[in-house]
Amino acid sequence: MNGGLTELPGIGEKISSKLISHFGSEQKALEVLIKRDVASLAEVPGISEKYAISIIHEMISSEEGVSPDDFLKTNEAMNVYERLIGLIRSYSHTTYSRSKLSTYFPYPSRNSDSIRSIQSDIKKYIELAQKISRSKNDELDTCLKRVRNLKAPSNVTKSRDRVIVADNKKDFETLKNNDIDHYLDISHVDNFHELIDLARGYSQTLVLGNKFTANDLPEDVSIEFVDDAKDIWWLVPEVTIGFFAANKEPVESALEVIKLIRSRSGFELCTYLNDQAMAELSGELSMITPDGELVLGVDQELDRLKDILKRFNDVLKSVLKKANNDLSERMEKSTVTLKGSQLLGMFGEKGADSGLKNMLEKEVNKAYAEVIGESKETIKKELSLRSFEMQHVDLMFNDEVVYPIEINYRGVESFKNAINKQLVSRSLEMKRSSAKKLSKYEKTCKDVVKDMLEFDMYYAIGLFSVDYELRMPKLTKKAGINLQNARNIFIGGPSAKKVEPVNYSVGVKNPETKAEKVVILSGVNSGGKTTMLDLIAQVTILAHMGFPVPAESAEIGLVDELLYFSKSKGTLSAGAFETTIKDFSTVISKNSKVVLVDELESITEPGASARIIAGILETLHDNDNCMAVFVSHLAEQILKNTKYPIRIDGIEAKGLDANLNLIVDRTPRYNYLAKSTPELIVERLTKLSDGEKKEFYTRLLNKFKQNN
Ligand SMILES: Nc1ncnc2c1ncn2[C@@H]1O[C@H](COP(=O)(O)OP(=O)(O)OP(=O)(O)O)[C@@H](O)[C@H]1O
Repeated sequence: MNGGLTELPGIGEKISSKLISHFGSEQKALEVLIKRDVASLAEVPGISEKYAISIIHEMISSEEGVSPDDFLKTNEAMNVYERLIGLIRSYSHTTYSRSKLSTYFPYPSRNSDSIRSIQSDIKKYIELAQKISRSKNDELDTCLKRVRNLKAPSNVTKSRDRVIVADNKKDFETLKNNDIDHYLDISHVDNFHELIDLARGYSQTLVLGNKFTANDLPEDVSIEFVDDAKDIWWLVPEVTIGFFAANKEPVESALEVIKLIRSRSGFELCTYLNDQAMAELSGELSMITPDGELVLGVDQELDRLKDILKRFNDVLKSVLKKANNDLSERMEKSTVTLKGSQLLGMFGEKGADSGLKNMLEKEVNKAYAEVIGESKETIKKELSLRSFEMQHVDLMFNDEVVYPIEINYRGVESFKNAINKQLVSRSLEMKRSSAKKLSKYEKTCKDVVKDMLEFDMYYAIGLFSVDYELRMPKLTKKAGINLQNARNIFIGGPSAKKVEPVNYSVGVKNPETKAEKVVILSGVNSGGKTTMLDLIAQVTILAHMGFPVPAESAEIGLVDELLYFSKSKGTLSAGAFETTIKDFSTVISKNSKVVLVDELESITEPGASARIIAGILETLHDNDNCMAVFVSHLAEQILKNTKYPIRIDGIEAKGLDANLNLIVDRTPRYNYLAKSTPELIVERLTKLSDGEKKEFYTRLLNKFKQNN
């Protein structure tokens, strides 16, 4: 696919601009389409899942020249396909898989290569699903459910502590184009004073370029110069970490799935990621929080600095309270003993006040200094401060005695700033180290998630296949089927032991038949004729999708079309009858086909129906590569209207049980016209009655026998 979006089928200007604005670029939108990622497409506002599926179908149609209705020629055929896909989709754990499964549909025989290639893709997943033991609420299911397409971080918290300044326009533009301003302030400065003014507003300033490196820096700013090109993880590690933080859950879950699958089955999954790399990536991911911060415990120094800022106000408050109490307690307890000379000194030349005041001041100062000293020690201990950090603590307390003790808030501010500066620089250092390790896994993570989503799709097919005991059919070139121990998927649910397995063969030679390809299936009411048609439709559709089928063994001839006509409800009006006959005209095409028709007779009166059915059967018989099963109660009348060797098979009731329920053998008997239910009921009434009644029932029963 070389062209742009609008060159794709079904994508006009309007949809194209919607896709570009949603995915961020035309290239990204194209990637979604190439991946056939219906789920992502359906997230675009205004595009429903159904519409997304049809867009992908159109793409497949232009690439491979096929679309679902090439094969599924009637509503009923489409209906069976949709029910099957619905069932398979229910085994998905992810929206991606659920939606993408709808891009699989049956291919006509000319695409037999695609069918066979899908078969071989699927086989190993069926084996895997068979091998893997799963319990209810399995960890594997839980993890798979958490894998989803990776997203750009949405609610990034912009750091107000750091700024990146470019000393030239080019670098500034590069920063802007990389959306660095989502994470940090960015700026462009022309002169040194401007830079210093700006730097004073931040804990850390990074300057791109060497225009100002020769200038002397004032002490109150922290500036780092970078004069050569640096990777994004170094400049703004938040960008790299942000991506992993936003996608922590899907990536960690994908890794967990790989681990579980590898340990339970040895299945080769994401072979480009070995156990060691996986452990390193898991380890690095476990060190970041979903908001892009480093978790506690990664670095003791970082934790210490964070803890100081978190607990400082409370510690200071309690220290101050204690200091005031201590000071007042000490003063309460203190007694001043004056010597006589001191007492007399009060009356000396220097005056009374100064001597006593000096002495008292000395006493109070001593107590104050002790209390403040203890307070500082407590702060140091409580917050694990380093000695050099104590210079700021010293500034928080006045040297002059004031009671109650007062805090110097400028000292507090300078303490907090100093700690914050250390925190910013330490955190940057640690984030760079984490971002460096993570950045080398960015592509791997994208691949792992993409592959796990794809895995979920194949795995869903595998699980479906195991639950319904499906097997890969043998594909042949001529229309026809041969089913052994086949079970209709729509009755009884997964592994339904209630469903009686059936054998049936049309168009394929076996000891009992001559490979007749056009047959009438007769049988008792509720014998299972419709169920048989549904089963043939299921098997035909699944086989043409390259999927396994519900039969212990199956041989299926690839054809171009499936035409399935379900039973019409009652006699049709003249108009509806005309439409139905027109619908049937599709059988005349020379394409190879499977045609399934359920009780067409109810569209009009029996005589006319038998003639019409006979005509249709003859047309189908004339097509060399066509197989047809017509369910009908009018087998005899139909045969009277044609000379063609149409085979009649029958689903036979072996009898009635005590409650008048049919005992049915669900496998059709070849070349056998099955008795109808009314006959069986009359037979039973005959057996159970006597006298005049028995005579009456016998007369009715004989009427059936005469017709035979
Ligand atoms: N192989 C089977 N195993 C178990 N149940 C079956 C099987 N085949 C059919 N049934 C059940 O028998 C019932 C009747 O089946 P179905 O409708 O296919 O009969 P029918 O011959 O088409 O009847 P009618 O002539 O009235 O249309 C359904 O409930 C179906 O689920």
